[in-house]
Amino acid sequence: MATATLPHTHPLPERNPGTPFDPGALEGALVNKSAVERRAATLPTRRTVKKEWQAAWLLHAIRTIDLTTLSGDDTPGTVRRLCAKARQPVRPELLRDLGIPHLRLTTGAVCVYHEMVPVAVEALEGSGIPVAAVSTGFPAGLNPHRLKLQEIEASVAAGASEIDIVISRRHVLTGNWKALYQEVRDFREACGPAHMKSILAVGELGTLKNVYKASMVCMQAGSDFIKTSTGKEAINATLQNSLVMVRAIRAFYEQTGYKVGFKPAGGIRSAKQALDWLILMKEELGHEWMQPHLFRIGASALLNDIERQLEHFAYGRYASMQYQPLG
Ligand SMILES: O=C[C@H](O)COP(=O)(O)O
Repeated sequence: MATATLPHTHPLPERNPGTPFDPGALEGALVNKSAVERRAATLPTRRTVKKEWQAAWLLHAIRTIDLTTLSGDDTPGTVRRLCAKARQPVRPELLRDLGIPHLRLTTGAVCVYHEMVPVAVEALEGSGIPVAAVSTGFPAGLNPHRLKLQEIEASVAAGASEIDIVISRRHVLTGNWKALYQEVRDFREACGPAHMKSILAVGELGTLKNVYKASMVCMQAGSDFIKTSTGKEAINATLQNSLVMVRAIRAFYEQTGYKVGFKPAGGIRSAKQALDWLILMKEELGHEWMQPHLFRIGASALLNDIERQLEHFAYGRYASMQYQPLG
């Protein structure tokens, strides 16, 4: 049985510095809703992930999770427990029974509100797991701009190395793309060395065309990642809105040579969904975009189901199948 680790074979790409505001890049935005719907509907039926590879894909999915708690009743205790889970997302006995006792596995990051950043930083010390802070008046993004910048700076000073900002939806809904660019540009400057994930809150943007344009503007303004949702909107990550965003990522890469990451978030709770999004990334953007430096799943409850599915591989109906590393 294979005992190899899941390799990280790609050198980290240069960080997206952003570009000047280019409204011309938005004009050609052709989003054919029914074509998007058709394509998204085919993804869950794909046979790309053969049964014998599924355990490897699920273990890989764990590496891409931004393990999240964003609740009003978060306490240092719940955050410490979450961080312990991020350090050891799968029980050692289960890894042993999968035949990979020495696999070094952690989640991609831990994602919390600002007040919990110091607790998470301390709990994750020495693990190499980054702390991501949601910021800029998450989730509605309606705080004064000046306070949003201060909030980012405070989270970076407290040790967050990733900042998940929310955009002002009104700039999208009123077609004020220049204002959106300037807002996100300011956020990027406030982030400094911390990587910035721009949350579009796609469920509140009205149309898929707006989703595409907002994605482009956020990338022009220097986003390291674009992220679908806060998890608090009525509609969060779907394969349709994700498809539009990853196509924008591809177009931005073709135009500028910069690789921007993608983070679906909100309502992703099953191992099957995690596989659907990994397939989306592989088919639309290729292997590198499945790696944690370019792909994260924001989720509070996904890990439990992945662990349950891994148990099937160790003890249940798939137990005879061999684990193979996802290279
Ligand atoms: O950014 C992450 C989301 O808030 C997580 O949403 P979820 O609780 O539906 O998994």
